[in-house]
Amino acid sequence: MSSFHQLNPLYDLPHVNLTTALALVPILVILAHIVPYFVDEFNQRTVPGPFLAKFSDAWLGWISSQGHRSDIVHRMHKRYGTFVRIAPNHVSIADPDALQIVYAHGNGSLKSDFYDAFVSIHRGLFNTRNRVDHARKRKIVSHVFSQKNVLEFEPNIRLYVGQLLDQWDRLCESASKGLSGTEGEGGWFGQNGRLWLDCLPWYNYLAFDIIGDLAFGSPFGMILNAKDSAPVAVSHKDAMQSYGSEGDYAVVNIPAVQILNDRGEYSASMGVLPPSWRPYVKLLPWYRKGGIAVKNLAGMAVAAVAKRLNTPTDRVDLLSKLQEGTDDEGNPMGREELTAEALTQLIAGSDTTSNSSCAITYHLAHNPRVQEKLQQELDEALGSEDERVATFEQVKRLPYLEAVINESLRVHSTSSLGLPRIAPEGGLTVNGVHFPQGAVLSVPSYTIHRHKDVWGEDAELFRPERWFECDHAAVQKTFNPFSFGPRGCVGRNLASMELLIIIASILRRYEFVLSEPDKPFDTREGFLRKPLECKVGIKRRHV
Ligand code: HEM
Repeated sequence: MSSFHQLNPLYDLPHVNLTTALALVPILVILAHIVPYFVDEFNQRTVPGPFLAKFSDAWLGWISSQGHRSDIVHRMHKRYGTFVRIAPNHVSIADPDALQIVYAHGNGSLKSDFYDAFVSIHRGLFNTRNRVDHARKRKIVSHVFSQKNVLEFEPNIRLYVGQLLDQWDRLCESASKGLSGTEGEGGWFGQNGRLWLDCLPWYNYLAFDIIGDLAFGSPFGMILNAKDSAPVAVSHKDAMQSYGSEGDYAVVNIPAVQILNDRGEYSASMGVLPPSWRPYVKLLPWYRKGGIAVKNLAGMAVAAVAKRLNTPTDRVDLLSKLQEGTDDEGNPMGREELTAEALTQLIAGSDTTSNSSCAITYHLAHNPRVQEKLQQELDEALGSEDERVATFEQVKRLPYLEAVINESLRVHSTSSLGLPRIAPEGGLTVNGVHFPQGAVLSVPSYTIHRHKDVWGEDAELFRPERWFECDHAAVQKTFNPFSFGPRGCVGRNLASMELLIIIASILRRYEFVLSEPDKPFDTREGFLRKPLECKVGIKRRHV
């Protein structure tokens, strides 16, 4: 025996041939799924749910990639009850009381590793999981979104709403002459005295121009160009390959709305898979496309923040407020952190607003009675003022407008899925069931927004009047479009102001009908539940 063999302890192990090793693989895989089920570290074995979900994350991974996660989890709750096991370590809880227990301030739960799939460049406020790091960022960012600061952004919002009205007025005029337009303009045409178009792309342009202006320091010009296009920085190497430019990085234009959709679906279906699977899953073609979207979105923020830092300005916007912000030690955000935060705001503040505006328009077009009642309220409140775009002051306290917006956010909550949180030290007890530290729990907004005990027997229907009838305390506790607690939406003040101004200005000026009233409102869900289109017939009102 050679000296090497004498020194190598592995040499004495029994010889395992390749066939035996291959035969062992499925056995090990099965054991890896069955053993945790019986060990039941997180007290979930007795929780009912789909068979595959008890043993593998593949069930949730599969339904997430299919684009209808909230609808399917809702069906599971109807079948199995309040608690449903949707993954080996993830229990979905359809109980409004559980919101307080899982998400409220002071309960100590943290975001799960689902959120790691949303990281690019640097962790931003949304995907920072560490409590101390999050508290530090949140302190800086929440100041930026105080009601006082947000009021300073009103002119920016009104500017782009005005641009949208200009465009729709122009199209109404052209439609009346029997002309038609391009897909980028919502595929419009004129018929029966109306302008017919898909309003979704226009709401996307509006939301991206507003947030582009506020978070990146300049609008993308999507409304004026009627085009989904935004500048993105690509590395010198990539740019040289595809575009032949020079410099540290090059700036090219990309379809940002499309890329944001790809990125949301990619991250939401990647995030439900165990972290150890993710590097391999990334190699699959569908996921590879999502990976490119993540990179491109990051490039948009790199381009915008670099431009701002290279050309100082006295503009007042989210970026300038972020630059001014400091933590407890008086330190401002560094360039990378600033870039990640601007990107977070673009992602969090764009299609959330456009999906919601589109859903509100759909429900109003679908319910002419509600639309008329809202228009009466708007006519009274806005009177005969020449100003086409409503001011926040005029619309901030209109009860029916508020009920319409809230009812739309209830029925079509763009954040519908249960946001996963990890039970802290000591665990959490919901409805008498104890989940130990480390258990992943979530409360799906989609399902609790349809809870009949709170919303009434007709909870599936869009009916704004319920906001004047339902038990106020129960509604307050259950209505969850912005989530709440330490990880609730930091941009809520801005989002609410945007929705009030957009919907009031548009509904006062135009009347809407659906092009196919019997067709359901089609959606696809990644992290957000997004409308796929909303084809409407528009007519100018008297104003
Ligand atoms: C109708 C519009 C909006 C809706 C429905 C909405 C909803 C939400 C929800 C549900 C969350 C919690 C997400 C989670 O825990 O995973 C969230 C977080 C967040 N939102 Fe919004 N949002 C909207 C608009 C905005 C706007 C306009 C901005 C900023 C420009 C914004 C910035 C953020 C940020 C930064 C977070 C992360 C907060 C943290 O983790 O501390 N959102 N939003």
